[in-house]
Amino acid sequence: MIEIHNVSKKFGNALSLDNLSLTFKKDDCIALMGPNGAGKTTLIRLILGYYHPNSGTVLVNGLNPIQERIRVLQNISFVPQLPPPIKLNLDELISYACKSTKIEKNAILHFAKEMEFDLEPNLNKSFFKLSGGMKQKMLIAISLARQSDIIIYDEPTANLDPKARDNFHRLLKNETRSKIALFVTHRLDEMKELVNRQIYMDLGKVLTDEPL
Ligand SMILES: Nc1ncnc2c1ncn2[C@@H]1O[C@H](COP(=O)(O)OP(=O)(O)OP(=O)(O)O)[C@@H](O)[C@H]1O
Repeated sequence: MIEIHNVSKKFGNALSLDNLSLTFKKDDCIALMGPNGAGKTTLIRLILGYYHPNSGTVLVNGLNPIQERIRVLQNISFVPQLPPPIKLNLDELISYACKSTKIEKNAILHFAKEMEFDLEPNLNKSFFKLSGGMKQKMLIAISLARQSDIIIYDEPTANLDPKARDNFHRLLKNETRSKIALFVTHRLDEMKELVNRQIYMDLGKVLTDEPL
């Protein structure tokens, strides 16, 4: 469970989250929406323990994500809006992911195949030299292989072509059962089949929070 109670977050004098409260429970599959600057990424970063709230509390499975960062992140598969500038080649990246998160290489290969990402010819290629869509497919494959209780994807299909988006939605339909899945998206039409809750934020507040 993710519990956000009366959380405010300021950068300088600008309020990015304004006394926001939300609870996410197992089987919640959420489309988190809102205009640029609404506070969606700030909310995610508080859940991941990147930021201290100015007031209020954030708990992930009862743990404070700042004080218990390692334990909290063990349960979260996160794919960011912009892929990080990883210098490793894909073979090294897979080995690193397997060692650091105790997942099987075969699980990553399986999900890469499901995303129709042909890993074999790219194993010696640096991650940062992949196309935007290939990077996203690779990060999605690793994140699904981890089988975490919580999946958080920030605009996961932004760089995917229509076929890859279909694959993503088909895969995620199976992979979000009995989990918390939070998707930041500007494309609710695409996500409608997948999500069961829609939250709309603006100016650091929740404007609507509805089942779908
Ligand atoms: N590290 C930071 N330093 C200063 N201001 C920040 C920082 N991170 C976010 N902000 C500000 O907080 C507000 C909310 O930003 P945030 O990135 O959370 O919005 P968002 O809803 O994710 O937007 P987008 O859809 O464009 O990704 C914005 O006004 C932004 O400028």
